[in-house]
Amino acid sequence: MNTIQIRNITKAYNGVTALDHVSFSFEFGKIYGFLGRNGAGKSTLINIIANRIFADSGEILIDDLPATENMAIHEKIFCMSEADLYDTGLKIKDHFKWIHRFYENFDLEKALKISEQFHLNTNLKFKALSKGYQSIFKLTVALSLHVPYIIFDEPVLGLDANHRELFYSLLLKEYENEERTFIIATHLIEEVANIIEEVILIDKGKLLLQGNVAALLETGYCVSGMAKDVEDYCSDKNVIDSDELGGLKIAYILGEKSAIPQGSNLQVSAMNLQKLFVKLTEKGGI
Ligand SMILES: Nc1ncnc2c1ncn2[C@@H]1O[C@H](COP(=O)(O)OP(=O)(O)OP(=O)(O)O)[C@@H](O)[C@H]1O
Repeated sequence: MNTIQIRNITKAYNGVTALDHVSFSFEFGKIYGFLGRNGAGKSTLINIIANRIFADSGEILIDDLPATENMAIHEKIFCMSEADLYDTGLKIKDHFKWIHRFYENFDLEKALKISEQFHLNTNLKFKALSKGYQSIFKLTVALSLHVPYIIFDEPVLGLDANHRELFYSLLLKEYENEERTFIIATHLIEEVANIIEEVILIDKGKLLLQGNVAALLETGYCVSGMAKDVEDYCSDKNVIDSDELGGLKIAYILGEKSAIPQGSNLQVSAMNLQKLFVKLTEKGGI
């Protein structure tokens, strides 16, 4: 089976449980949002998948083979993480050359093209790059690798809005051109909502939810308009949250859409993924 299977993984640091019997799969050929609040356990799990740290118990299978101490398996997976694993004194163009030498699946031409698109100066040393450009360098490497599983841990850390947009569009282009699995661990839920197909949500070291984004969005909807009209409409609804500005209000409602009263100016729109997850992590379930 072409999957990353996470089986009953548990990990504690000095008695503090970071992952508690977590089991689920990342299937091949999908874009995943790997979501969870600060300290939920995302990076810990990514580091276990990438063989950087070991689980206390449980196992990871990549395409049915155990991931630990199996170098061949790790040619199938690349993990762009926050951890700075690069020689900071080396120029970016030399980093690319080294990576090209070690990973036969690294597309040097593509890396140089993506660098140009981001205006990344490849003559600079890693340490001379701003925080945003260090992220850009790392995501350029990830986007230029032809491996089946690519994991991004906070890929847009420090990137401005234009560069974040560019990253998302490049990722979608890569995905269209070549079937792969992209896993994006991020806090910017609304930004990735239109990109991801599947969601894995972990909370306090446990799997809280796994599901298809379209199906999740179908679990509710938003209604907006004049505050009084929205409140009247919502009187018998399961409202998980609302925002108000001036006399206008938007309510986030769980459940099937019911008809909007005739003649009202209420607007109906799709459920907001972020609101849904905030509620989920507050309550531990819908
Ligand atoms: N090296 C470490 N030593 C001790 N505790 C750690 C270590 N790394 C992580 N933890 C703890 O494990 C838990 C999970 O942390 P982790 O970094 O995996 O979460 P995360 O979901 O990636 O968080 P964030 O979104 O804030 O990056 C937290 O309680 C964290 O404090």
